[in-house]
Amino acid sequence: MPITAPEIAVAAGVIAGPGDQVLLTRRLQSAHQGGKWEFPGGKIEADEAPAAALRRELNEELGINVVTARSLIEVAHDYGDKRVRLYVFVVDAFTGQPGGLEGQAMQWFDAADLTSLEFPDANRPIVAAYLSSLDSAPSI
Ligand SMILES: Nc1nc2c([nH]c(=O)n2[C@H]2C[C@H](O)[C@@H](COP(=O)(O)OP(=O)(O)OP(=O)(O)O)O2)c(=O)[nH]1
Ligand SMILES: [Mg+2]
Repeated sequence: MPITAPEIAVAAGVIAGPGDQVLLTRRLQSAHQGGKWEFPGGKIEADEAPAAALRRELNEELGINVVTARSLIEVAHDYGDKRVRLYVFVVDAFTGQPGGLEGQAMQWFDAADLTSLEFPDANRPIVAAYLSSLDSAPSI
């Protein structure tokens, strides 16, 4: 019988700034999917709601406090060595000055650049969902 690895639940945020910009961090080289860009976030703890995990992770990794977030998409992906389920939110407002508190690189990108950056494979539907949400609700 094939052995299936347990699914890891993850919360991640598409952090939206002015002018359709998005804040990304680069996964540490030593991490799973190391060296790739990511939407900041991390593993959901036992008995923790996805939105609560998002708030905690963005505070731990970037030092920001989420003010408003909306659910964008839920993505399940099997990397072979790991199975993940990403609960992805758009963070429209936050307080604090973001910084890479865990030594990770951090950069604001134009939303239009998202299609050409190197992300983990699970992120393809996330990028598509975010870009189409911009089309349907243009920022003012
Ligand atoms: N944060 C984040 N994780 C992603 C993305 N895409 C993707 O496949 N993942 C995967 C990579 C990892 O296997 C998992 C997230 O784990 P993580 O390393 O961020 O977890 P964490 O912050 O809690 O870190 P740690 O305590 O394990 O060091 O989800 C993404 O855009 N953002
Ligand atoms: Mg993380």
